[in-house]
Amino acid sequence: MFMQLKRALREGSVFSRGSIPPWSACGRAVFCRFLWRVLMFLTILFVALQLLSAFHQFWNNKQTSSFLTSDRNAMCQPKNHVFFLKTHKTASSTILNILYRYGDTHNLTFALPENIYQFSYPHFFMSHFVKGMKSRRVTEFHIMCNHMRFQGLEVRKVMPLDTFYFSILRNPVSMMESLFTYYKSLPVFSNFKTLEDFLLDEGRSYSDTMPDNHYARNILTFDFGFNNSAPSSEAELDERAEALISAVESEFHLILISEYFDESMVLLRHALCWTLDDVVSFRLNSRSEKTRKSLSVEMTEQVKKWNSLDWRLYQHFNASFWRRIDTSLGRTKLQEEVELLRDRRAVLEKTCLSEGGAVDPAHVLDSSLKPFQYGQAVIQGYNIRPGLDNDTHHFCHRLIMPELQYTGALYVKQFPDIAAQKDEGKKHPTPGKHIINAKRNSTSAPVTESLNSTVQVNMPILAKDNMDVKDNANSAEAKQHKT
Ligand SMILES: Nc1ncnc2c1ncn2[C@@H]1O[C@H](COP(=O)(O)OS(=O)(=O)O)[C@@H](OP(=O)(O)O)[C@H]1O
Repeated sequence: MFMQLKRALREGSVFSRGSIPPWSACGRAVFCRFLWRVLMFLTILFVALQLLSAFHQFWNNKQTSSFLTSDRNAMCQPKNHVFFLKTHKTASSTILNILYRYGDTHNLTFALPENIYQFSYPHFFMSHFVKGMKSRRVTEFHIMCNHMRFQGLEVRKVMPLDTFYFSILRNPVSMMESLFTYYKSLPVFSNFKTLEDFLLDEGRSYSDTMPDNHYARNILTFDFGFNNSAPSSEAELDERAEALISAVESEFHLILISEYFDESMVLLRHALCWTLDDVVSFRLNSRSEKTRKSLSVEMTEQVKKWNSLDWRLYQHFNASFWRRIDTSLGRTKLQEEVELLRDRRAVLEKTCLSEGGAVDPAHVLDSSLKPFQYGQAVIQGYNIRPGLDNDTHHFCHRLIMPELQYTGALYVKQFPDIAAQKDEGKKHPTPGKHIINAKRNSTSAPVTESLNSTVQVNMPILAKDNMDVKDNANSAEAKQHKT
């Protein structure tokens, strides 16, 4: 029968000439016509199945191995103009590292602070705080991500119109515990042995005029550029929280949640049209378990009340975070990508890290990779596995580089001539010009030790928090910034 059909097909030329249809070979039998149709149907089915299987294979690859390199949605263009409001104690240093690595790899230009680490925080941000802005040395900034007190109007003078604005919030309860440990030496906290003592005092020793009081109350509200003082009534709280939330909603495209860090990274990478590999990271600026304390239910409620504006802000954006997932990716797809991200992190931990995870600063062997230590917090770091090939070593090194070191390295990359001048200046140092004041507790690594050689040579040696008026009352720089 197959022979017959073949023959019939061979005779297709006759058919194409419009004379006798092929099934005429079968003697115009109805049966042959039926067979012809069955064969056509089977052929179409076969082709369709082949196509389906090819698509399935492509999809599987996309979901597993290929995500590491090219899982980007072909329909979107990666965003290269990005603004990140680096809030305090919210996992923002981990995000900074992600942005630094992305910008570094793609040779993008960072809007870096004139004062190295922060945009003269806690002053409101001004565009001239950006290095290269006043002198117009830099014509296009791609990424801005260092600590600042947000002022949209000024940020928009620096960043291009199509910039993607995002930030991150953390539950004010765990955030307050982290803040207290880190900023314990500030006047606002220094009279209290524990956070419980501070909370039980119910603000009797607190005043809105105290220097750096924002570290102790509504710091998220403050960082977003709003008044952090406590509302005097429920009505005032409603009004101020509403104004704050609507301003953040109108200025920012995305607000992430620290408690759902991996979910946040998935959402972020979709919003930016980046790959999952672009947002993989190790946890940075993390305290060792030794300095962590849990709070009682009563104290937890007290923190929410004390930081009522932050609590409202957090509740609102936590809810809108999940609504956004539900209306975009969906929970199943989100979970799939979160798993892929975690798998990738696990692979990198095995590849890059000697101990497979973070270690206390005393155990960080390469002093140039020690994270900056402050207050009572013991901030952990990492050791790179020995024996890696050059490229892998370089990749791992960037993944674990603490904020100060990486910022310094970017300075050198972006302003090599200024760095060279500073380098020259260092050969003939002016006494007292650079303040080194990092050794504040027994686990602290001196900044001279904790910055790598390039950074040490090429930039003023300033601890992160010396730049930040917040914590170092004795630092000359701090005093300078306060005035
Ligand atoms: N990936 C990830 N997921 C969840 N939490 C994380 C992550 N990375 C860092 N962290 C925690 O964030 C805290 C440090 O925050 P910051 O880097 O914003 O601090 S800083 O203001 O820049 O000093 C610090 O919190 P504490 O350890 O409670 O102090 C870090 O542990």
